[in-house]
Amino acid sequence: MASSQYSTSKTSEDAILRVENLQTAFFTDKEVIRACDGVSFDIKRGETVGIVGESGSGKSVTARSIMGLVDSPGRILGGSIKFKGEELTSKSEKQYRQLRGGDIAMVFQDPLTSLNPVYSVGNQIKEALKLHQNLSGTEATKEAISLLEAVGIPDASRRVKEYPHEFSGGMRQRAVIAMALACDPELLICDEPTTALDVTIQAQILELLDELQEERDLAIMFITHDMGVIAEIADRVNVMYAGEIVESAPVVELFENPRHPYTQGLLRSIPGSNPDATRLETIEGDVPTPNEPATYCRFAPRCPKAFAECDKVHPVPLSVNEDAENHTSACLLYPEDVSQSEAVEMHRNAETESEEEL
Ligand SMILES: Nc1ncnc2c1ncn2[C@@H]1O[C@H](COP(=O)(O)OP(=O)(O)OP(=O)(O)O)[C@@H](O)[C@H]1O
Ligand code: NI
Repeated sequence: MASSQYSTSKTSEDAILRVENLQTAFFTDKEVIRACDGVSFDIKRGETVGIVGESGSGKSVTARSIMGLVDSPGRILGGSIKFKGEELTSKSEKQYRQLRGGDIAMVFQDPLTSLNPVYSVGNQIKEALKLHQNLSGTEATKEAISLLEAVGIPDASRRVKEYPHEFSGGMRQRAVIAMALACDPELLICDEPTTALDVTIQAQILELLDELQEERDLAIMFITHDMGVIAEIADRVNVMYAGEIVESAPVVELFENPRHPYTQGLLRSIPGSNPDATRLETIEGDVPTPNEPATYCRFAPRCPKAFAECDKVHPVPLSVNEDAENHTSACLLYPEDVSQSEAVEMHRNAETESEEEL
């Protein structure tokens, strides 16, 4: 069967980051946790790629794998991470340090993890400017002030001398973004940067990221469990479940026509998405911890559409139909334009082919 027209080996030339079949696992005393289990996606210059999924689905581990920040007992078992064509997984810690906070910068949920309480905000930005742009003295001070202004911190020339505890939560996160920009990165990885902030401040930070992206042609990877935030910020969305990307599509397409039953469930659980519902609809059950390579669909136990084969065949990301260039779903119901048994066969074959490659 010609399954190639549905296959998903993406070949976009302009990808700044390309993650292929990433496998990251934690070897604890009790069990092996396959936190990232065959994750593949691209990010292009100037593009915001959202990664969404429930707690424990592997979003942060994906980000930390890219940043070279997977600590023991974790390890990257396989796959490839290429940044501007260069393989990252084989880099030494020293090379990684150069990259982090240089070409790739990261913003975390809690700004205090990135800010040192004993140094003024300005000094921390200046340190980054010295390391990555070779600026010092009054030149660096001027640039630090202009970065604080760029991220919308009022009265920047005064605040540059203040300490992190003198900033509000929203202002702190802006300062962290200014610090990230001091490295003049090409890729910014944001892991739930607005989760701890109230809704108004959150909206302002999202807007700020949008502006900065436009000005600097930044590629952004944005992690959140909030579908509303994804709708605001992402150009393209990858939905993660139990260590795998189960659906990937441009944002409008994902919201208008979600195909994977998990994505459909996530969208139904947005407050206000279903005005007739008297209570918040959520998907029942929890994300399972992936301990073994999947030989079946990990979502099947919670899936309202599961059928017998879902327990026997591992679905891989395939185009949802022949015309869908940019929309994949790892679900045996797809491609939707072939018979169900053909679709199951395509997933079975794709899985065997990828095993042969290994
Ligand atoms: N240091 C670690 N040691 C052991 N297991 C870990 C470690 N870090 C992450 N994990 C496991 O890896 C899996 C994925 O975790 P991850 O933090 O990527 O989830 P997430 O999608 O970012 O969730 P959240 O929305 O809660 O941040 C989880 O089962 C988690 O328990
Ligand atoms: Ni996380």
